[in-house]
Amino acid sequence: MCSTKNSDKSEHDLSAGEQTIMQNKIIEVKTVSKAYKGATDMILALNDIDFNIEVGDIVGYVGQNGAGKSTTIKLLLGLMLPTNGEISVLGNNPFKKRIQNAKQIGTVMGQKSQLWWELPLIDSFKFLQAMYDTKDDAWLAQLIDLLEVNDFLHKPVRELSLGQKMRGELIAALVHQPKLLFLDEATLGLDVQTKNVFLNFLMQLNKTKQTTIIMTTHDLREVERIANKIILIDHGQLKFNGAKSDFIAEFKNMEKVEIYQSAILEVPGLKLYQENQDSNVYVFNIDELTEKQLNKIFLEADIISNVRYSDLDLTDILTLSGI
Ligand SMILES: Nc1ncnc2c1ncn2[C@@H]1O[C@H](COP(=O)(O)OP(=O)(O)OP(=O)(O)O)[C@@H](O)[C@H]1O
Repeated sequence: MCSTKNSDKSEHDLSAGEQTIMQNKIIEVKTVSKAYKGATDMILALNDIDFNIEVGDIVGYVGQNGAGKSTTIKLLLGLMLPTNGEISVLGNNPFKKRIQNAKQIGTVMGQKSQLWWELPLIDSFKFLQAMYDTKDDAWLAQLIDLLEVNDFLHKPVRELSLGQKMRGELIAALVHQPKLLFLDEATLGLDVQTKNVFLNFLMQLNKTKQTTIIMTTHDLREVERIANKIILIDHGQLKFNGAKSDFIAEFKNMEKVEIYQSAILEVPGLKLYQENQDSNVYVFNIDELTEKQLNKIFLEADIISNVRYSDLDLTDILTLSGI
């Protein structure tokens, strides 16, 4: 991650920011709080949070509505100052070096657009290339190809479907080959096929360019599919910060069983977790209740052919954690 310019300096000669990047930390958040002025009280959107993100991480930044996700992203982009604490992004204070950092950061915000509504999609890409002073047409052609936008490249943005537009937004965020990509609810409302194109592309980008990706989303299956790290925030407080595998490992003794009957089953050790129209889903700890014991109960109740066992996925784990 260090530039060739730095490589002939010893670590001793480097500034604190340059050393951070050399140690592979692309983001450092130390004891950060953010309070907003509400109508009557102060709203503590972030409460004393700490985390680091390393070069090449794909981070799922998850939490309920109002947890503090967008606030964090705005702080990392340098759009506002924290009330307390310190933030370093790409070795810089993001608020002080907003313009400098912007050259190495790409953003896709579900609610905001970087594209010119009236112009053909390609014109936005060309304009952004000029703005970032890059003439890498081969890279642009690669993005256009990988995100499959060739068919509507010359259509005005206002005529594009949501999925087409969002693929355009992703290219717009990447024309300058940023080291860091923020995706804030970028896949909201996309159909399954476009989501797949999007997620496959992000994994490839991360692999080939070591682009660090931070994504906030309500669709935890996306996080499960592509992230290596999870940061979980709840009411402004950090609840989990670590490898996705560790998060899932905490729940490795839990299993779920779906029973296709509307009546609720009362079995000690089985906890009702989800009520559906034609079935109910229960969770259980395999150290306390085995599938064999359960099968015996289901056989006696004559419902053995109506049950389906499976492991918990990330969505289940977060729901069960009360997040
Ligand atoms: N400009 C603001 N002024 C006052 N309060 C704000 C402001 N922006 C956010 N908040 C409050 O701060 C808290 C965190 O909001 P934030 O937008 O960061 O949450 P979020 O996790 O991104 O939520 P969502 O998933 O709904 O987008 C919420 O209570 C919100 O109402």
